[in-house]
Parts: sequence; C-alpha cells; structure tokens
Amino acid sequence: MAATNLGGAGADAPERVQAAAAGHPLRGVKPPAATSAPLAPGAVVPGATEPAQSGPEHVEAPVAYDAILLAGFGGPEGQDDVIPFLRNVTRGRGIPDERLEEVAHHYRHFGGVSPINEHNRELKAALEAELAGRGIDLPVIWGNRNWDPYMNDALREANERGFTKLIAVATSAYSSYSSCRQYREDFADALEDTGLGGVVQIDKVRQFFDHPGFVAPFVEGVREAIAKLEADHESFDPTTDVEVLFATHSIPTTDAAKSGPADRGFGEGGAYAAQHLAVAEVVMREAGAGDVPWKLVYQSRSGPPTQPWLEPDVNDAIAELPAAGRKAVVIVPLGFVSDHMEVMWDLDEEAMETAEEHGLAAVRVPTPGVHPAYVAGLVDLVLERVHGTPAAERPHATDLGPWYDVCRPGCCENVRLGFKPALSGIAP
Ligand SMILES: CC1=C(CCC(=O)O)c2cc3nc(cc4[nH]c(cc5[nH]c(cc1n2)c(C)c5CCC(=O)O)c(CCC(=O)O)c4C)C(CCC(=O)O)=C3C
Ligand SMILES: [Fe+2]
Repeated sequence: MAATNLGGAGADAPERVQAAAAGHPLRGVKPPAATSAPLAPGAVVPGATEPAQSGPEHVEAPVAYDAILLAGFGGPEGQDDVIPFLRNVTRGRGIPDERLEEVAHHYRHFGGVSPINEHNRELKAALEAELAGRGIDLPVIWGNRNWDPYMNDALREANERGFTKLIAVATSAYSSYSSCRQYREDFADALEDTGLGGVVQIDKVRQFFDHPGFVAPFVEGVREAIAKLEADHESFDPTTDVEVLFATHSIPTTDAAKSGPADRGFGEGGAYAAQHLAVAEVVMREAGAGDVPWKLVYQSRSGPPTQPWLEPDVNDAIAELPAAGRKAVVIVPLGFVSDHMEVMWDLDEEAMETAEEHGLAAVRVPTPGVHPAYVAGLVDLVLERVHGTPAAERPHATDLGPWYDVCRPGCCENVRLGFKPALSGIAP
C-alpha cells in the first residue's frame, strides 16, 4: 500500500484541535453564520481550547449537551452506490483497485446493499425510544463517515436546529485508528468543511468495549450457542469438543502497536488486541464457559500481502481445529456492533464455509444490534458525560476501563498517514 498522505498533516506536524466546553453560543441562540476559511494542517479550530480535566482518571467536566451525534460507517444501498462508496472508504489510502473489485463483489452478492444504514436507522429509533422512556430530551442526529447521510449534513442539521454542543456516539467500541481516531478526524474534517469550527462542539463518549451494555449481548450469545451445540450433539463435551473463536477486524500491526495511549504499554497488539482479549475473557467467564477453549482471531484483512496485519485469520484458525480434536466452533463477532457486511460475508459466508469444509458444526453469535442492554448502555455513556460521573462510578467489565473521555496524546496513530486534526483528543 502506498503511504499516500492526501491533504493530511505530516507525522512531524503535530496539531491541536479540540472543541472546548466553553465559549460556545447557548442553546436556542442562532449561531453566527459560518465564515471560517478551510483549516490548514496543524491549525487549531477557532475557539478551541484544551479539554477540561476533572480528575486523574481523565473524566471530563459535565456538559449540558444539546444533542447526540450518532456517527456511523455508512454503506451502499444499491448496485450504483457500491464503487462510489468504496472510493469514499479508501480515499487517500492507496487501496489497490483489485482489492476494491474484490470487496465490491461481496456487496454485489447482496444486491449492492449493505444493511449497515438500516441498522443505524434502527439504532437511532431505539436510542430515541430509550431516551423518551427515561424522560430525557436529547435529540439524535445521525451522520456517516462514508455514505449518505454524511457527517457534513448532520452538522448542518445540528446548526440549523440551534444545537451547538454535541456528544458523539460512534458505532465502534475499541481503540485503534480505524475504530476511534478516524472518526475523530472525520469530525474535525466535517467542522472544517461546513465552516462550523468554533460554533459546534463535538465531544465523544469513551470507547465502550468493556461497557456492560456492549458485553451483555455477547455473553448471552455465547451461552446460547454452547447450549445449542450441546442440545444438537448430546455426546459433546464443550471443554474438549468446542472452541470459541472471537473474531474482530484485522488491522495493520503498525496501527495495532499504536492503538491506545502512547504512554501505556499493551504489548505487540497494542490496546486494540489487549481490549479484545480482556473482553473475551469476561464473556467466557460470564457465559459460564470458563473451561471452554477460546482464541482471538482476525478477519477482513486488506492491504498488500507484504504489509503485516494482525493474525491468525479466522479461516486459518478454523482449519486447525479438527487436528486439536474439536468438533464444533462458535464464532463471536466481538469487534462489531451490528451484522453488517464484514459479518455477513467474512463470517457467515466464508468462515461458515471453512467450518463446513473441515467437518465442524458451527454457530455464529449475534452482534449487539439493538439489544436492549446495548441501547441502554449507549444512553448511560451519554449521561455519564452530561453528569460528569466520577470514574469510580463508571461501569466497566474489564480492568482496562473505564476508558478515557478524551483520547491521550499520540493515541491511535496511523503511522502511514501521520497525525491529522482530530477532535476529542489531546494532540497529537
Ligand atoms: C477496525 C475496523 C473496523 C471496526 C470498527 C468499526 O466498525 O468502525 C472496521 C469496520 C468496517 N469496515 C467496513 C468496510 C470497509 N473497511 C475497509 C477497509 C479497512 N477497514 C479497516 C479496519 C476496520 N474496519 C482497515 C484497517 C481497513 C484498510 C483500509 C484503511 O486503512 O482504511 C474497506 C475498504 C476495502 C478493504 O480494504 O477491504 C471497506 C469497504 C465496514 C462497513 C461494512 C458494511 O458496509 O456493511 C465497517 C463497519
Ligand atoms: Fe473496515
């Protein structure tokens, strides 16, 4: 993959862009017309200051937010959308055309439609229902990184409705460039594109990999999957016959090593792998499956073969199971929040086929989707920011959390692209 850097700041050009808790127009007051010129790399969003720090655990001071910004990935909704969508996703990243064609084929197989936008419509409706049920007056505005409705449109909508303080919930639970920093960069880009820097503040809830609301659906899924295998195959002993594979998106090993705060050592896979391992262990324990063998595996790698990505691949891991005496596999899409294309194709088509080829019974566990615990958990994540809940009172299922409200310096660097302006973090 070419180390292209289209319009981004170089790795040696640290920037500081952070929407502030102070200095924004009050709710209901029409914000000034957008006037700011495009930001130069390294520029500071007008009106930005360092984030407030209310404690050693990096918990932010309370903010009376106007609205929730639901930040999605976006996906195509017809055959004509597929290539433009893929170009959006890979813009500036040097993904070769053959790879785009390969991925286009996955979408074409399903009529050019990814279910991800429909999932986010459902999630938005579920969040609205949960908020209404709790008597909380916080509108939800939805914007995607790569497809309509785009982030820019969401920010324009926020501005038109007089909202100046947004708390973002991205549909991505772990720390890494692709799952955290890239959303934060896209918020900064969208403020620049719309000229709303200094007018609209965007903060982001902490990475929620170990929030009980995100973990609970996987616990339920693993428990049910093992029960199903036991019911279908009476002779099965799950402690020897079944292996649970926790699957997440592979990322370049250089990105993985830089995931999480630069000053916290997480080993080779960085915070990204450490978070998945910690959550998987909790899921197994809470599912009452502490004695069942399990592994963390990766899927959906791209990039040139010469570039190392996290391994093992889910298909390679499945292929090795019969030699270890396993008769069945449970696949847990631990890295994903909904059953989108990466799940539908890479797991439900490819991994399931691999399992069948190797004579293994296989069950794929559902993603959180709109599970009530997950939806309630997302609302709780917003409320802990509204209230400035102390870290000690914040729910977290692993020893790694609760994660930071504002990303630490150097967090989730993409070494190929360098640091670009990003919100909700301390630069670079
Ligand atoms: C960590 C991670 C998540 C999980 C966090 C999160 O959920 O955000 C995620 C999610 C997703 N990834 C998705 C789709 C794609 N990802 C791509 C490319 C890449 N993903 C990467 C990482 C991740 N990706 C990386 C390191 C690349 C290489 C290129 C680069 O450096 O940017 C490509 C380009 C072609 C290719 O290279 O495969 C596509 C089409 C969809 C939408 C599915 C749908 O449409 O239903 C979703 C939810
Ligand atoms: Fe991806």
